[in-house]
Amino acid sequence: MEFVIIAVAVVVVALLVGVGLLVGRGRRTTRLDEGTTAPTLTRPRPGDDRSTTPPTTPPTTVPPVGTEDLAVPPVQLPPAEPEPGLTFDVPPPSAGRLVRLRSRLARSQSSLGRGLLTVLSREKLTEDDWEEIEETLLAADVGVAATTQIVQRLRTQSMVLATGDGTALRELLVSELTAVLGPDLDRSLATDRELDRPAVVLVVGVNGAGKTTTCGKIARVLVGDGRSVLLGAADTFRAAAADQLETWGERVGVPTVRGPEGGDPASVAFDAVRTGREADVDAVLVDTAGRLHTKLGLMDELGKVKRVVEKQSPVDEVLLVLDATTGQNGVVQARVFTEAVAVTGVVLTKLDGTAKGGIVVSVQRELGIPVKLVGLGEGADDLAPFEPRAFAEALVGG
Ligand SMILES: Nc1nc2c(ncn2[C@@H]2O[C@H](COP(=O)(O)OP(=O)(O)OP(=O)(O)O)[C@@H](O)[C@H]2O)c(=O)[nH]1
Repeated sequence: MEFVIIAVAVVVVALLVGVGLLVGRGRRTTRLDEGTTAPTLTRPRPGDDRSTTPPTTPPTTVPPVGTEDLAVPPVQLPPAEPEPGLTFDVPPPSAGRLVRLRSRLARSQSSLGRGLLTVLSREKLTEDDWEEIEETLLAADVGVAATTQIVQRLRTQSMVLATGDGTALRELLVSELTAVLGPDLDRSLATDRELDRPAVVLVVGVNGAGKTTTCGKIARVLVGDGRSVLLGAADTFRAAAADQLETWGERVGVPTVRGPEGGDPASVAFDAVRTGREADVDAVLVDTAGRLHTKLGLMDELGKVKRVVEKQSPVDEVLLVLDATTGQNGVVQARVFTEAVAVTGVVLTKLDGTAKGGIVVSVQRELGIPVKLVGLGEGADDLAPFEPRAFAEALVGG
């Protein structure tokens, strides 16, 4: 009898120590950025070539998807401290980024904003001038319905205004553009931790849209805002994609859960969310493989990734990453993705590389899904929360 009691006591103590270690490890990972005063990271490490060197943290091996099989072995989180001689990046806060990055919209600004202002400031606007305004808006991918609305309102307002004054016309244009950008839409990112679990964000889109980059940039935004993050590399098609994501994470001390190349993406996503729960992080960001919206099998697979994750946690945000340079095709993609996984927000990337900034308007109007973030460059912090008024001002310039 005595022996049994001792054995039970030993098991209980071992369990408590185990749980303590896990929680402690999680807590440490949640505050990786704390106390870092050095401004930038000294990465890559000397001699580190990611294409040939395996990641410092051994990849997490994930069992084949077994949605039923919830008892997968615990995942090892990477060390909480940067390696000797390294410091983590300290990303700037996200607030006000759109204003700081406004010059990146130069191409849209010169073709859309300046084009419209030039015509509007003509002394007496003729029918040809109004047609020119209409064409400018359509060429910038604003879409037919929004173009009609803007032109009608500009006609009325400019008559009321009856002035060639540049400042007044600029203000008129900014407010009409803001109006079609949906200033009242809720653009908050659901990345706040719930009482008992992390926020879960799924990032989806076609190949090359900028999903992995966006995941990395969002992780930086969250770390910059003082949150703890875990990344899930559910793009198992390309090992390079998981490496890329891991590198983004490493720069700000965020761990990545990954699986074997060619493994089941749903399994990796599931494992990432489970690890995030165990480690008490604020948010888990899951990157998925690029897929053509026309490939039914791949769209089904995406639906499965979401369903499997939902076995253990609601998915709070499904972000569709759209490449702004693909124009109206983005709207078609968005429709199909929304049917597969109920998209809650759009990230419009590569707005720095297009003159068609008006795509923001058509995506939102045709889908009723808010653009929440915009990508304005390849730099690590070139992702900005979307703000209609600041965007309209950046387009008009001046
Ligand atoms: N100029 C610019 N380039 C961007 C932006 N966002 C992403 N990119 C670039 O787009 C390219 C593709 O980005 P990825 O993040 O690898 O795209 P992905 O969607 O994960 O690609 P797949 O995994 O192949 O589907 C990279 O060269 C990025 O640097 C942006 O806002 N502006």
